Amino acid sequence: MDEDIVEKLLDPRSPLNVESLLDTVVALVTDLKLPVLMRMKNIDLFVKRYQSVVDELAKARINYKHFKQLKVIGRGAFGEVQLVRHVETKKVYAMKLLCKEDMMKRSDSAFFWEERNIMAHADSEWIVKLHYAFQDEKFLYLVMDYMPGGDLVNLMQMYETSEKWTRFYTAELIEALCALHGMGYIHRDVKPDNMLVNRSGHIKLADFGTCVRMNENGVVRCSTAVGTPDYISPEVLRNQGQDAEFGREVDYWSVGVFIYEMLYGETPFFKDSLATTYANIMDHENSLKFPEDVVISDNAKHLIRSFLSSVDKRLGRNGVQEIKAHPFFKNNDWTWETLRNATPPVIPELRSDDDTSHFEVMTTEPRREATDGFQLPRTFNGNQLPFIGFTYSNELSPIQKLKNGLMN
Ligand SMILES: CN(C)[C@H]1CCc2nc(NC(=O)c3cccc([C@H]4CCCN4C(=O)Nc4cccc(C#N)c4)c3)sc2C1
Repeated sequence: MDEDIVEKLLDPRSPLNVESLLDTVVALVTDLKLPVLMRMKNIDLFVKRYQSVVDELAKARINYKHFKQLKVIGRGAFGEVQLVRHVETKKVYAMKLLCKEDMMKRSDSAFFWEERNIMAHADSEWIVKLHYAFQDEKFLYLVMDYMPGGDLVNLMQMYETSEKWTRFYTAELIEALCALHGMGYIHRDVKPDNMLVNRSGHIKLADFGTCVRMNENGVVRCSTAVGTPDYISPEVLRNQGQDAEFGREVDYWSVGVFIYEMLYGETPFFKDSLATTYANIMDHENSLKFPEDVVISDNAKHLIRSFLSSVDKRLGRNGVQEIKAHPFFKNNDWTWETLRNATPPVIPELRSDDDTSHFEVMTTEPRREATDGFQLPRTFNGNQLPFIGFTYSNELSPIQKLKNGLMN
C-alpha cells in the first residue's frame, strides 16, 4: 500500500481515516437492517455477513458503556451534557449527547461538525478540548473537558461583578474569540452561558453549534439568523432571510452586551417581548441607556458604546489590537501577555474531581431508551449517513502506534 494512502488512513481530517471507514461499515449495516430490505437476497446476505463484524466493532471501539454517568449538568435543544467518569482511567469528563432522531426529524444534522472540528483541532487553552467523539444508533457523543467552575451566568448570579472582574472576564473572552477567529470561525452566539470556568478560575469557550467558517475575505454569507435574541447583532437581524454578508464583528457586538450585563445585571435591549427586544436592537442608537443608579467609569461606558454600534463603526473592525489598546483594559494586575497566568477573581472551591456544586441541579430524566428510538423507516433512508466521520479520538490509534513503532 503506497505511503500516502497510509497517511490518509491515519489523518483525522481525511475522509479516508480509519474511524470514518469503520463508521461507514456500521452505518451501512444499521441502515440496511430493515425487515423490508432484508427480503432482498443481496442485502440479507450482506447484513448477515457483516453483523458479527459490526458487533465486534461496537465492543472494540469507544462507547458510552466505557463511562459511568454521574450527573446531568446541562441541557440544550437536541440533548444534554452529563458529568461522566471514564471507567478505565477514572478521569472525569463532560459528555454531551445529541439525539440523532431529533436532528433527523428537523433535518438539522450538520451543525455539530463545527463543534466537533473546533474542539478537536483547536489545541488552545481558550477552547474546551474534545477528547473523544463517538456515536451509536441513537446518539452522538462528545467527550470534553469538565469545567467545574460552571458558566458565567452562574457566576453572575453568585457574585456582584465589579469593573475589575468585568475587565478580567472580558479580556479572557476577547482572547478566546481571537483564538476562534484565528481558526477561521465566527461564533455567532457569544453569551455567558457559553463561557465556562475551569478549576483554576480561567474561562474557555464552549458550545460551538452556531459557529460558521469565514471565507477567504473573512466574511460569511448566510441567511438564517442564528444566536440568542439578547446578544444578536443588528446586521444579522436586519438581513434575516436575505443572503447577507457579515464578519467577526458580530461577536464583538455580543461582547458589548456581555460587558453591559456584567456591570448592570441585565442585558441592554431586553424587553418583555421578542419583537420589542429586536426593535431595540435595530434602534440601538436611541434605545441604549445607562441606568443612573449604577455608577460605571467613562472608559467602561465608552467601550460598551464602541461595541454596541453599527458595524461600520464598531470597535474591532480594524483588528483585535484596537480593542486591546482601549483604556478600559489598563490595569495593574495583568497585561495581555500575562493574563492567562494572572489570578482570576473567583477560584472555584471544589471538594472532589466530580464536584458539580457550580452547576444548577438538573432533574435527571433517564436517557431516552430503545423504546422511542427510530420508528423503523419503511425503506432505506440513509438515516445514519449524515453522521459518518464524526467518530474521533485524540489518543493514538492502534495503527498509529504500529506505524510509529515501524518508523522509529
Ligand atoms: C438550529 N440548528 C442549526 C442548530 C443550532 C446549534 C445547535 N446547538 C445545539 N446544542 C444542543 O443541543 C446542546 C445540547 C446539550 C448542551 C448544550 C449546551 C447548552 C447547555 C450547556 N451546553 C454545553 O455545551 N455545555 C458544556 C459544553 C462543554 C463542556 C461543559 C462542561 N463542563 C459543558 C447544547 S442544538 C442546535 C441546533
